Amino acid sequence: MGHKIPLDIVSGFLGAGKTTLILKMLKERKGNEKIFILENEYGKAGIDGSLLSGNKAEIKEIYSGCICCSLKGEFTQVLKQAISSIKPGRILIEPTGIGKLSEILQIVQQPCFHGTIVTDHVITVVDVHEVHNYLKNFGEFYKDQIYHAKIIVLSKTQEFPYPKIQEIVNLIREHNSTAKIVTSPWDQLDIQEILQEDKPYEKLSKNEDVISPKKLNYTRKQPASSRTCHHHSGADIFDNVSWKGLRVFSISSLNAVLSAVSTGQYGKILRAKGIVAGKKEWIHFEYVNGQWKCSTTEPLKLGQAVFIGQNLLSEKLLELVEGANAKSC
Ligand SMILES: Nc1nc2c(ncn2[C@@H]2O[C@H](COP(=O)(O)OP(=O)(O)OP(=O)(O)O)[C@@H](O)[C@H]2O)c(=O)[nH]1
Repeated sequence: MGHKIPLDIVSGFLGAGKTTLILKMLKERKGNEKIFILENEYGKAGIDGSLLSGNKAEIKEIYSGCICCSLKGEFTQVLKQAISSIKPGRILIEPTGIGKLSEILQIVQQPCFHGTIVTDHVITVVDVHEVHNYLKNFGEFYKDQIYHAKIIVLSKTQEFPYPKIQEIVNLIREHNSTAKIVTSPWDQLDIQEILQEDKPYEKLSKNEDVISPKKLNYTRKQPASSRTCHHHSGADIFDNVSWKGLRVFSISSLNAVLSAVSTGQYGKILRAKGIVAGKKEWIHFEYVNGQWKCSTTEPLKLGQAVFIGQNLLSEKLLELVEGANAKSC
């Protein structure tokens, strides 16, 4: 690789598990190279940046709809600046879930980066529970993310029956016949096993989870949407509502908010996440398609949350999060 900086991309749809995988990569990495992480968040809350901080990495967040044409300039500038001022040993990009992987690849492979960056791992995280749903409803983004990946890591396979995983692998193979597909639960896997690309068609030792594309007779067709950029971004299709405030939540008041959100009366909310003040400790919540979990976390100066979906009723949603008597900024 000479003196070029290796660059990894961890893409994947909303709530797939990108940040979780990046945290694993940071924790289990060997060596002490300086890492620069570029986070592209949809919505104004920098939740992922907060979660990733404290891992000896420099983090920069770009808030936007997605890394699309309009953002190309800002993204390029941020990368150039990081290369010259931080001089990282490795760069890691987490695009927004509603971005196209092809667009990120176009940006990092521009001639201006030929001398400084080399693309290393191109990963897409795929939530096994949502493959059918997202292929059907958000195919334009979803297929692009799958098609351009070199490594596809299935997430949330822990309680998923093996035949169903196999079915999902076959479905993915229709859109990418060559990527390595990792199906073992992450907690049982060493990160090096996930990142190792040298033998893409070999069965992983712990699971029969890589299918040889030769056995399947698929032609690898490039999705029409990925050939050119149509200036059509996820931001046109999805809405987001961001909240910042000082409301103090109890676990039950937070559950009440998320439960109300899951009914659909505030719009179709696919993803929400936040770090909010709790009665004793701060609470971090993660909501993906009607399911959520909460844990305690480090305090922030201000609570923040973001809701992503379609046809969101912003004002009603903000009222719900603020609560009747809560103060917020
Ligand atoms: N059980 C299980 N949960 C997972 C796994 N991976 C991620 N999660 C959970 O899924 C939720 C979303 O994970 P994130 O890592 O924040 O997903 P993301 O892709 O970064 O999401 P965005 O912020 O929408 O881009 C969190 O609650 C994670 O703990 C997995 O392999 N198994």
